Amino acid sequence: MSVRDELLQRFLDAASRGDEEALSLMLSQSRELLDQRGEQGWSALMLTARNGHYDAARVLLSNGCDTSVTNRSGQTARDVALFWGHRHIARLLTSSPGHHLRQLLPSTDTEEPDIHFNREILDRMSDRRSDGEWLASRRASPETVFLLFHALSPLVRSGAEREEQIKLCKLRSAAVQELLTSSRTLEVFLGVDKQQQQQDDDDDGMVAWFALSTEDDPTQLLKDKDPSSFFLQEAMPGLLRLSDDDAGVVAQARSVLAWHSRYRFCPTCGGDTKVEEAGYKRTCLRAGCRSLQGVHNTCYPRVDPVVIMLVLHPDGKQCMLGRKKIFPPGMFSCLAGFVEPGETLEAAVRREVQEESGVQVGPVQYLSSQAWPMPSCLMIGCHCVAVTTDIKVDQNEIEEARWFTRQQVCRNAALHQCLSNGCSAVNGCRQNESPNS
Ligand SMILES: NC(=O)C1=CN([C@@H]2O[C@H](COP(=O)(O)OP(=O)(O)OC[C@H]3O[C@@H](n4cnc5c(N)ncnc54)[C@H](OP(=O)(O)O)[C@@H]3O)[C@@H](O)[C@H]2O)C=CC1
Ligand SMILES: [Mg+2]
Ligand SMILES: [Mg+2]
Ligand SMILES: [Mg+2]
Ligand SMILES: [Zn+2]
Repeated sequence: MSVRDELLQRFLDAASRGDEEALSLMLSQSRELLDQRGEQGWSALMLTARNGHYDAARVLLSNGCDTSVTNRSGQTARDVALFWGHRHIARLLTSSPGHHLRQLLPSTDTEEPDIHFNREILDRMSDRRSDGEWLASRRASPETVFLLFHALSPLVRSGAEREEQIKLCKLRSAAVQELLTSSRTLEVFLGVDKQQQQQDDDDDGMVAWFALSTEDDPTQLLKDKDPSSFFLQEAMPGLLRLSDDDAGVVAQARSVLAWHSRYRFCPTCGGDTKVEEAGYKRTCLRAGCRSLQGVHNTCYPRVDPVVIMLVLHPDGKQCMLGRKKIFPPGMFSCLAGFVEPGETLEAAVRREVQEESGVQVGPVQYLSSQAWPMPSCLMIGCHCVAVTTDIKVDQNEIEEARWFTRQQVCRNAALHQCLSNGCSAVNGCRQNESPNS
């Protein structure tokens, strides 16, 4: 018997007697033993299934062994387990492909991350959206904050602390009187300052925030207002230069305004619409329109769910990142894609990874989400584990995708940090800091 055959025989014997320790040790030295079959055509998994060794079967599964391998009679390990009455092992092997890889997923016991666009400094107070009298009193209050937008770009000025940082211009009632009465202005009530609300729960003392979107000539507007202010040109990476507090408010305002700019007419009949609920509803003006009866989501601001996923290699030591053609040179990110109608988040993750990289995904786990107001996406962050590892990219969507080790990812993150500290090119810097990088 060759040394190789002898090794395999020892491995299969260990599986037959359910010796987990020996199986783990031998696999750490020679991984290719995992799915090999002996002279009788039986794999180690089949032998654990035959003899009812549940824990030993788990050891093999956690090492990524293939549950679809069959013996000479065409039986899988699951068939063997069922035949010999080991239903608990059959159940273990019934799980979806790669189910055993679940243990590679990180613990979900983590805090909600305080990431860009996610901070909520306002209480949206949706119950006040149809209270005309209260809204009028807030509009007139000298404390009220108005944010001005033109073509979805907020009015900002350079931040005092860091050159690349910008701040939202917070205008007061006196400065926006003309805009408030203009037919070329769209108003959205954003909410009231939460911090201030805690100190003073008197309704009249609440500091309300509104977004005003104007179609007026921006050059003329800027002349009249603070001359150091400007409308932010490019949403990306421009919006990443806002502080976390400002970014959260802009995520809300920009998404709602983007919906108004794209849904001016009734999506059901094409008729004119009127704005209601302080900017949170557009109602069709055509009598008898179907959108006026029952639940019609088209009347309310839309959100597009997008899954964004870190694909873990089944070896637990690498992850997949890809780059789109439009990314700046050297930038790689998690794969992402729109959730399609009638699809779960898990299915969307599996489909998008398969479409973009050709890799098949087993277990999927939700991590956290992020508002992404370009124009109105909800990024749904997931971890998932691949059950195949060969990458074949779809060149239409992705330029390149690769497996990266933990060290490579950490080294690049450190490099980005270093670039952003010493770099005066704001765009490059912020791209390096972006959540995509
Ligand atoms: N790493 C990433 O990729 C990140 C992505 N995002 C955001 O996530 C969003 C989705 O990611 P992306 O990779 O582009 O998505 P997909 O992988 O789903 O590919 C998007 C393309 O598919 C088509 N498409 C299919 N369904 C839709 C739909 N419902 N809405 C819009 N386009 C659709 C469009 O093609 P066509 O243009 O030919 O019509 C679009 O360009 C993007 O808007 C992006 O801003 C945010 C952060 C990181
Ligand atoms: Mg895609
Ligand atoms: Mg994509
Ligand atoms: Mg897609
Ligand atoms: Zn209609």
